[in-house]
Amino acid sequence: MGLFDALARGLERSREAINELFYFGGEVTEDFWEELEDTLVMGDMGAEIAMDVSDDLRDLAARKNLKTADQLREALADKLEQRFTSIEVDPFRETPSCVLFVGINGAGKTTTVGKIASAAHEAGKRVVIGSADTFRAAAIEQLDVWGQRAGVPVVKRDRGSDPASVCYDVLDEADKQNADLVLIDTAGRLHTSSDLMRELAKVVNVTRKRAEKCAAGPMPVRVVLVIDAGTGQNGLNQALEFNEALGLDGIILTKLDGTAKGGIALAVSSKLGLPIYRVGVGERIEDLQEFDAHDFCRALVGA
Ligand SMILES: Nc1nc2c(ncn2[C@@H]2O[C@H](COP(=O)(O)OP(=O)(O)OP(=O)(O)O)[C@@H](O)[C@H]2O)c(=O)[nH]1
Repeated sequence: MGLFDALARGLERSREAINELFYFGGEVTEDFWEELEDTLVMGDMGAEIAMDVSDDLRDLAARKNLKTADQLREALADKLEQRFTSIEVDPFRETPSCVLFVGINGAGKTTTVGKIASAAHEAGKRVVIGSADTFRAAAIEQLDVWGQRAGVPVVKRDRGSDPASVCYDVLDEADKQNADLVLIDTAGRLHTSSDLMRELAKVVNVTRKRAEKCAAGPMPVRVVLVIDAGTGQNGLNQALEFNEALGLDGIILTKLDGTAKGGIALAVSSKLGLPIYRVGVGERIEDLQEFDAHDFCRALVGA
């Protein structure tokens, strides 16, 4: 199964609802517009965006004399696509680059670090993984397993060590190895815990300071929030809080193969003006894909 197929299968629920709406294919009625807005809200897009998109499409339909559901389906995909923030610099392609993965517990940070490390290693990059999750012993072991699978060294310290100083050590090691890509996993934390968010802000600052002093020149540091797409609108709250505390650079959405409805991708990217760097579509090492707003919107509306 291709990656687009995996994504399309994951977004089945949203597509089914939209298919139902477009089913009759004839000229649309007033009911269509009301149901469109409801369907978009149900797809996790959030009420405000759903209303905007629906109004926009209605204006376009009037201007361009689009009357049938089929004509509107393609136009809807376009309208959704336009709302995504595009990637200016891909931190996983840029060299050198350091990325800190943050997010709530179980979002898929460690798995995503493993997947990205593996792809980058296969592409011939010198990759170093760091574990700044010093809270859970199992998390350090889990990252180690991913590092072995990916064939990439993992820098780790004992449970209970200061996560900021671990990041310093990770950069020391990356500097020594002249690494192209440094991936740092952090401990899962609730966006509502101000103490934990402050700790994370320190981790980011220390990492940035050390990265500036790399022997080969300053290494850019990016902070990427990993969100489980199945958390729906709560994902938007997570993004708002993490962004406020840390200043995020972009998003990775995981578990789009599951019961996710997908609209959260649009809500976060559009509301926060953040690009989606990758999407997770399964648990295996190869189940990660680059985010393509065009394909995503077509998978979402079945255009
Ligand atoms: N189906 C599916 N499962 C995923 C995906 N990404 C991660 N998972 C699963 O989600 C669960 C949690 O993933 P982890 O990578 O451990 O999450 P984490 O954010 O590191 O968790 P903490 O260390 O507790 O903060 C694991 O069972 C993963 O296999 C995905 O894209 N699709």
